[in-house]
Formats: sequence, structure tokens, C-alpha cells
Amino acid sequence: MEDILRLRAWLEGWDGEDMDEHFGGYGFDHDDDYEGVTARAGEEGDCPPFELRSNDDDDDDGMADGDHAADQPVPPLQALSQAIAEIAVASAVEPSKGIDMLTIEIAAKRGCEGKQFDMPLYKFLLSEPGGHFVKHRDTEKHDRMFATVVLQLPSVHEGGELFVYSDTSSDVAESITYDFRRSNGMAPFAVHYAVHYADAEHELNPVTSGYRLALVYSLCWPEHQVKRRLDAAAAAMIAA
Ligand SMILES: O=C(O)CCC(=O)C(=O)O
Ligand SMILES: [Fe+2]
Repeated sequence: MEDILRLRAWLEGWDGEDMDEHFGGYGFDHDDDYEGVTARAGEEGDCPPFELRSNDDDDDDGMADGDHAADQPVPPLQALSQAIAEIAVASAVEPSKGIDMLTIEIAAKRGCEGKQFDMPLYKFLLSEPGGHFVKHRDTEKHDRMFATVVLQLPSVHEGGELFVYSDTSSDVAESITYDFRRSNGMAPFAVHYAVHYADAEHELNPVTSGYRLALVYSLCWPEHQVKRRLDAAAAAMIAA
């Protein structure tokens, strides 16, 4: 119970002073050191963040024949979204070590050390200019879901800031804004994430240029923990 209260305090403590408590940068290779990610991107020079595949070796990429000649490179956006879709599918079918590490990081940041939240993938988002979300709350996509994790993949774009509102029942609802490190130039080189309560109202500013790539996950309490809490509640009722 204490953990739950601490987690709630974190999620609801919208003092806006320590953004890193709510958001973070993350490398799929487990190097969560922000500077490290920068350095690697620099060392690799022009390497794209993901390998771009040509489709002359097989025909399983879902593209219609004749989309492009076999000896032509795959257009970057097409190839990138294909690569991302493959990552998304892989993490949905078999949770990757990277995502497991991220759930551990999120739990640790919230003072829930050792808790292994479930974090099933919900969707892959590719937003082109004009793409946005009006203010909304997320519905419960998975059992025991209580929060949403938006993982923005390396992408070059303008716009696409996320606003999360603290309490829309009051007239002066406060929001905090996260641009996934776009304004400091890190969006093309690293993965950045935001976590918010699923029922907190939020909106996404329109993307104004380029393309924004994001994976959206549900953050869920582990099943055994819910059972324990239900058992405790049942015991309390019997005792009453
Ligand atoms: O892409 C984002 O940052 C937010 C997406 C969102 O709010 C949603 O998919 O419900
Ligand atoms: Fe949402």
C-alpha cells in the first residue's frame, strides 16, 4: 500500500519542478545515460538510428511489387516505419529486454524498486504534419492498466508537444508540457518517454513538420499484486 501511495504521490505531484521525475530518456541498448546516447550518436556519424533494409532479398515487407525497383534503396520513411513496425511487433509478441529494463527504471524512479509492472504495447504512431490529439483521457486497454507510457522514437520533426493536465475539475487546471527533448535537439538521436495516469487529461500539439514516431504502452500492475490487494481487502471485510 505504501508503494501505491508513493506512486500516486509521484504521478499526482505536478509541481513541475523536476521534469525528470516524470519523463526520461532511454536507450534500447540499456545505456540510460543521456550523455552516453549523445556520444554514440556522434561517433556513428551519419548512421541512421535504425538499419534501413532494402527489399531486394525477400518479399515479406508488405509492400506491393513495383513500389520501387529492387536495386533502389527503400525510401527512408517507408523503411523506417517498416523497421519500427518490426520492433513494435517483436516487443508485443515477446517483451524485449529493453522494455523490461524500462519498466524497472520507471518503477525505481517512482520509489517502487523491484516491482515489475507489465507494459504491453498498445500501438505504433506515425504522425505527419497536422497529426495531433485533442484533449482526452485514455481508456483502459489492458487489465490492471493505470497509466500510459509514450515512448517517442528517434525522429526529426517540429511540434508534437505533449500537455498533461493535473486536475480538470478545477477552473485553473494546470498542465505540464513535454517536448521529448525536441527543443534541445535530442529527439533525432534518442528515445524519450513520458508517463501519465491514463485518466489524466492530455493532448498532443500538431506536428508541424517532419514525422513523429511513437510507441504507446499501457502500464499495468502485475497480476499477483492485484490478487494480493484483493485478498487483503477480502480479509478486511471478513474481519469487519
Ligand atoms: O503520442 C502521444 O504523445 C500521445 C498519444 C495519445 O495520447 C494517445 O494515443 O492516446
Ligand atoms: Fe492518449
